[in-house]
Amino acid sequence: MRILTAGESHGPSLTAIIEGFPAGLTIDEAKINQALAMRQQGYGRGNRMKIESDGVTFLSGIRHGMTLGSPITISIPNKDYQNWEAIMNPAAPTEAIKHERKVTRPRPGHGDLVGGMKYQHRDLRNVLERSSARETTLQVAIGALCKQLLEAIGIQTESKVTEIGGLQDLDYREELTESQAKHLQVSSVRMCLPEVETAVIAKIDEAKRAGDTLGGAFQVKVTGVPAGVGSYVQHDRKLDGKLAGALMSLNAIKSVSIGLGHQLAGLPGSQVQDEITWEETQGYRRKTNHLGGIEAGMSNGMPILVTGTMKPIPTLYQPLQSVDIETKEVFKASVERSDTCAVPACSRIAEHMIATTITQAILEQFESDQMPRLKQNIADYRQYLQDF
Ligand SMILES: Cc1cc2nc3c(=O)[nH]c(=O)nc-3n(C[C@H](O)[C@H](O)[C@H](O)COP(=O)(O)O)c2cc1C
Ligand SMILES: C=C(O[C@@H]1CC(C(=O)O)=C[C@@H](OP(=O)(O)O)[C@H]1O)C(=O)O
Repeated sequence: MRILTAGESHGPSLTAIIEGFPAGLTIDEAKINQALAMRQQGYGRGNRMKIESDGVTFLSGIRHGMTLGSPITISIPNKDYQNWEAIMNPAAPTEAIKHERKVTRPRPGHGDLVGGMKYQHRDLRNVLERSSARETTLQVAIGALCKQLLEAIGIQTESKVTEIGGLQDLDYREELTESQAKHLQVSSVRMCLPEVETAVIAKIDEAKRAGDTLGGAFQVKVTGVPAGVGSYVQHDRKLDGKLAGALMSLNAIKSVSIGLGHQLAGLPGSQVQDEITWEETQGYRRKTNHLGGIEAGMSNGMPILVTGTMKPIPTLYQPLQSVDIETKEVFKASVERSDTCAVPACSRIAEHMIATTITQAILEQFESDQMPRLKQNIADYRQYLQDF
């Protein structure tokens, strides 16, 4: 399965093409839109999320709600485009934007300066529009499609925020507000403890008051992946490498780990390796799951546990020093709007990117043109593992 995404943050729309998705899966579009609505949630997000209300339009590859096996095109409009049309209209003559002030002041922690150098852009808007995390909307839409395929073959994904701005050991999952839930006709359940929520909100408010931002960490869990997905025989077939690569490509992610991750550095081997058991009903299992369900680049049948760390949002209301690329004058960057904390959104995006990566690995390994064959092959393989 190959994927391409396109679209500028304040351009007319976002587009993705997914090629190699099996035929014969009935798609629940409402579920995809629900995932998109959840990505927009999370305390600490800025005013952009009040403008957008993301929803997919399928332009190809799906007919009467069923995948055809042909390339799937997803389109998501940027509602904010109407406020940016003068600056972002792809068809407008250059005179129309000539009088707009160019972005010449690169923001620390963003791709503005290096992207400008690399592509020879002296208007850094040409960089920031595409390097923005707006693109992750598409990652969630693609992942939500993949999650429906995974569910059909007995694989589930979930995610939770584990840390925000130094508050550790959280089990924090924000859900839809009641009105959004009503709109989408789903139930609204708050899954975190009220005291955890209060502490998180207080921490984010404190950072916002100080003109600062927060990062954090999250964990993605995948259950039901049969043993043997991925391979040890070639570096680029290792499942842990693929998962880490996918998550590291997500904006603001600065570390990815599997299982106990960094904690493993301080533990003796006797407390780390997961001992092997066998039972007639369950087949092979591990007594523990310190290694997060992956050994030698292959799933081992245990839940796959991937943790990611998000850096604090780089744009600060408390200005940071930078240099104007036209005048070379030192200045302190000013901000119009930005998120204070986007860790809950990031956690959901990560879950969807992991779902996409697992789907790709499954489709590489099993017959994948059509759902009935894929389902049968996975079922046969699960039986084979049971009998091994
Ligand atoms: C969901 C999400 C929302 C984000 N929102 C903002 C934001 O409002 N302001 C900002 O400066 N950076 C934001 N970022 C982070 C930047 O996109 C990112 O740090 C930047 O593109 C540089 O990429 P890097 O951090 O991977 O090096 C966000 C990231 C994510 C995942
Ligand atoms: C648009 C989204 O996030 C944006 C990601 C982002 C960045 O620099 O990454 C900066 C902000 O954009 P804006 O300047 O338009 O407010 C966020 O709102 C989104 O998540 O859909």
